[in-house]
Amino acid sequence: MIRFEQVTKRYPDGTTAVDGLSFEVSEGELVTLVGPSGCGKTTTMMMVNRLIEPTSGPILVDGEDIAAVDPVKLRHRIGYVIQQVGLFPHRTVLDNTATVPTLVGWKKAKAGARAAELLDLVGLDPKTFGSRYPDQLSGGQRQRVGVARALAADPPPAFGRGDPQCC
Ligand SMILES: Nc1ncnc2c1ncn2[C@@H]1O[C@H](COP(=O)(O)OP(=O)(O)OP(=O)(O)O)[C@@H](O)[C@H]1O
Repeated sequence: MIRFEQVTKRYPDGTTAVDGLSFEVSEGELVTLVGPSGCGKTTTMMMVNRLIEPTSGPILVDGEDIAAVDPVKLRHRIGYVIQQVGLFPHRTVLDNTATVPTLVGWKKAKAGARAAELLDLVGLDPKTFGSRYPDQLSGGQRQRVGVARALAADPPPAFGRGDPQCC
């Protein structure tokens, strides 16, 4: 049995990913966690085997508060499949998106402006997300950065070769 009691997770930058979540899953029960991108599903799952620690609220597995259980022993009992992505982990979201245009010779400012446009297009406000690193995003948000980066590889004619302000 897995039980969340008013569990909250706040990341160091102040983002509240999970806010007072309570639920219970019985042994043998099959449960799907559904919700929009960035609503806290992965954070919730990662807290179950202590890959992420909650800010408050106990999580019980078979009646035992997992805060008191050795993480390695806990992970022998609970499996977790990680979402994979191909972003550069040491570069910000904006830099990840601007990488391709920069590589083909765009001026940094122009590449950054285009990257910001594309982030906006995929629903990630560049002011909020541009300076974050991939490990500060949800899986779906990382996928969207991947889409923005892919779009950046094929600049529209207005920004392409022949544009005097381009390179
Ligand atoms: N390390 C972090 N620092 C700051 N904010 C973070 C961090 N990790 C995740 N977040 C934010 O916490 C929120 C919840 O993220 P989470 O990964 O749990 O969402 P999700 O529901 O799994 O999303 P998706 O369906 O897109 O994978 C998002 O707004 C995300 O940007």
